[in-house]
Amino acid sequence: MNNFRENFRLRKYNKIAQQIIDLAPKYQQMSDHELQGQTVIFKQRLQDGETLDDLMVEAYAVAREADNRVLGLEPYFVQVVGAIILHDGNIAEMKTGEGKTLTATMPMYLNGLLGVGNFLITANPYLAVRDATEMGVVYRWLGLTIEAGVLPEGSDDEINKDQVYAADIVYTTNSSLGFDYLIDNLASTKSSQHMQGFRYALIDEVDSILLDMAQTPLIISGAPKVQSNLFESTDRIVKMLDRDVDVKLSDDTKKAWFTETGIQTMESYFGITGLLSPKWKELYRHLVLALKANYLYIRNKAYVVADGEVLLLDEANGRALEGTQLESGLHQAIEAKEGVKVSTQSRAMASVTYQNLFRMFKKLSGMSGTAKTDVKEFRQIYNLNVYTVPTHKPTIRQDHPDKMFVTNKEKIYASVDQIKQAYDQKRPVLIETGSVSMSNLYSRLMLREGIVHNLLNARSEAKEARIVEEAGQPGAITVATSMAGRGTDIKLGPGVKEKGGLLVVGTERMESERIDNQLRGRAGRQGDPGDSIFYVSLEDKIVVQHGPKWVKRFRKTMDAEIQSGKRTFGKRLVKHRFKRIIHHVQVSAEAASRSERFQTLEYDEIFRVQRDTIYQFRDQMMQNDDLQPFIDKIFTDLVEDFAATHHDLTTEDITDFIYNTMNYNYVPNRYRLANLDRDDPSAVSNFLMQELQHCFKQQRAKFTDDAQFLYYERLTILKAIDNAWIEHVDNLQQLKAVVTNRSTAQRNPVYEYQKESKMSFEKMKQTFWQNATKYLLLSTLKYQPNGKIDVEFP
Ligand SMILES: Nc1ncnc2c1ncn2[C@@H]1O[C@H](COP(=O)(O)OP(=O)(O)OP(=O)(O)O)[C@@H](O)[C@H]1O
Repeated sequence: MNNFRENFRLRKYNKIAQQIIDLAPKYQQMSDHELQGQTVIFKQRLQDGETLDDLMVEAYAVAREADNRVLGLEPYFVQVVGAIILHDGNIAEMKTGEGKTLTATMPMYLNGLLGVGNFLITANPYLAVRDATEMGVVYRWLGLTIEAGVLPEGSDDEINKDQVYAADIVYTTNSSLGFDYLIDNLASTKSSQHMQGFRYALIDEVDSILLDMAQTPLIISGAPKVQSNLFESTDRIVKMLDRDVDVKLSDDTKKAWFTETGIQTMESYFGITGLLSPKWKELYRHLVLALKANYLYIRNKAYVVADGEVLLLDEANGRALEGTQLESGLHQAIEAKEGVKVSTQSRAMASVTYQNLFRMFKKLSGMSGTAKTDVKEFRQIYNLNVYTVPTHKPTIRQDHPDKMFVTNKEKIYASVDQIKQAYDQKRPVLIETGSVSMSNLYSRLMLREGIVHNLLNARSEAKEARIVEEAGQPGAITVATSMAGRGTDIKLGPGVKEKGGLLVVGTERMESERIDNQLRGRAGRQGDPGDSIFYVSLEDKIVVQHGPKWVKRFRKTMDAEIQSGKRTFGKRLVKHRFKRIIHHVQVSAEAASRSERFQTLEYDEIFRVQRDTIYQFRDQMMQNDDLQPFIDKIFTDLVEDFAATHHDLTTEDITDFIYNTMNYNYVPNRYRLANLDRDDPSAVSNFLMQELQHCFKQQRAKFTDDAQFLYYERLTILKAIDNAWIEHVDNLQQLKAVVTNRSTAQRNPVYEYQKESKMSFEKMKQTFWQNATKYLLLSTLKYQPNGKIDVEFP
């Protein structure tokens, strides 16, 4: 969208906001009872055919007045503008501290008037519970139902999912929503499903959820698989490879391949040829996993080893990754690398990416302090436009230019000097680091300098929030990772304003400008004074990974000069061309992660269509009271496929097929078989079909009532589809690990993946037809004295 259109729209939103503000006196005069009664009136008007858009102005004015009466907070003009942007299905960029939580009450109330299916999504359970509790009072006061979809940390209670999803408004996290969606689609009866639709989602910190988390799909794992013994042996082989000859790493060290020589070396170790051929698929897959484990996953960064166990870490905040899993088998490969006991690998049963989860909503919107930098991607993938909402009071925070050094050490010393100065003046400082190890390092330095400080080592979100809340008190020094305590309001303590407000010190530039901005935004909230500054060096991770070659050479030369005393330690790099490096590396880091996100989406595209098909089919199985047409279709597909894919059929082939899929006690009718034209597929399928119908009738006769038989049909078909589908999902997970490495052979990995996933899906269908038929016709039934029937599947 160009600026002109954006401005035009914003002017329109401003106008509407003014209408809403102008309505205030009308509702101010109402009694509580009358104001609360508006909800009933609005609902009635919706029933009578009006739309949410028709009601917006009045409903927002009501919500605003309710906010004021119940919470003592009356949304400002700019918050109303933000709220209009949100109802219209956009992203509202609102700076930190502008009160996004309160802003959300307006669109959530309005959309909640239509009942179930409205979600406010936050990045962690702590925020979901906190906001649901605080804002919930208003919704309830107005007569809507609201629930938190997650429990507070450490709570042992069980969540009542039926109650949650029956509420008009649900505050929950992205992962909890995603898992519930997947679990619902593993349910075997309609009554054990909880969700009631995806109408409206308002995502708080939308950039963090839709961009930063987009690469990690949610996976539900189920029954353990037969353990492979290849993890240890492939790990040994990969450890023996020559890093410079046999292996190639991408510049950003995020990908690794075997070179041609590497493949040959391994072939000769194993004494085989054709390692890339289908014959050695499993071996090769394990080699790829061992390669990734050894070259891409660094101990204490990507994971820690504690008590003989490998625990994955979220690199950004050092928190153990919850609910997310590395791709099939990678965890085991890391265990083999570390020489700890290789755990049992479980089967992937269901998976969804956040991109596709949120695309299911009829209307999507989001809030963030920092979205403008990624406007294009939001529009392209989610069809979301970004509007910047002006701040309530002008921002007076000063964002200083980076201070740049050659080495990490110089940078750290200089930043500690600045922190010390602030500490001596009792000015609060928030030190933002890019990794857990860096935060630990700063904490040790602070200790050495005798600076009392808090270290946010990501143990608990609630605790973090409390510490961050205090980060604006006089003399408070807080060392944190970039994600820690997001969404928590930092209020300035007494006398802090006079000292310049909160000082944010970034110890390196992050993977994207957007995240830098998030960090800066911790200071100078709601018109408070504040400063932000980043200390950077040529040894920073982002520069090493994405910097041009000359920077590396230059760094070496300079480093040597520092060692020999030719260059003064701690001298800053001030030339313009150095400053530009940071900008360049950040742009290329952003481009790299963007392209990865697009790739995740491409990978998931075919799978998404397949998943939708299967989930729809499951729904039909659960909802329909007549499954006969589906069963007929299954039988037809099965026999037609059999007839079409088998040539030169013998009578034994045909009787075998009948034995195995429909009738253990089949007595071949020699006369009919002899007269069957086995070269004619349609004759064969007709023949088989008659047999099938016959067996089906016999099975039906074992049931006395229709309801029982319907239940039996449903159960068997769902079991058959789930078994086949889960096998397919798991296959695809494994496939991904292998094809992403095929780019060595100059093939397009996404294309390869899509091709194979289509094939795997076709195979899945065949398995399903066979199993469904088998389960339907060959299950044994045992009658219990109480009238129940136990089904034993073949
Ligand atoms: N209209 C208002 N009147 C008075 N106070 C308000 C108003 N709106 C918000 N506040 C207060 O401003 C503070 C910041 O609000 P909030 O934490 O929702 O900001 P935010 O935009 O979500 O920040 P972050 O980006 O950190 O999540 C809170 O203490 C809140 O109570």
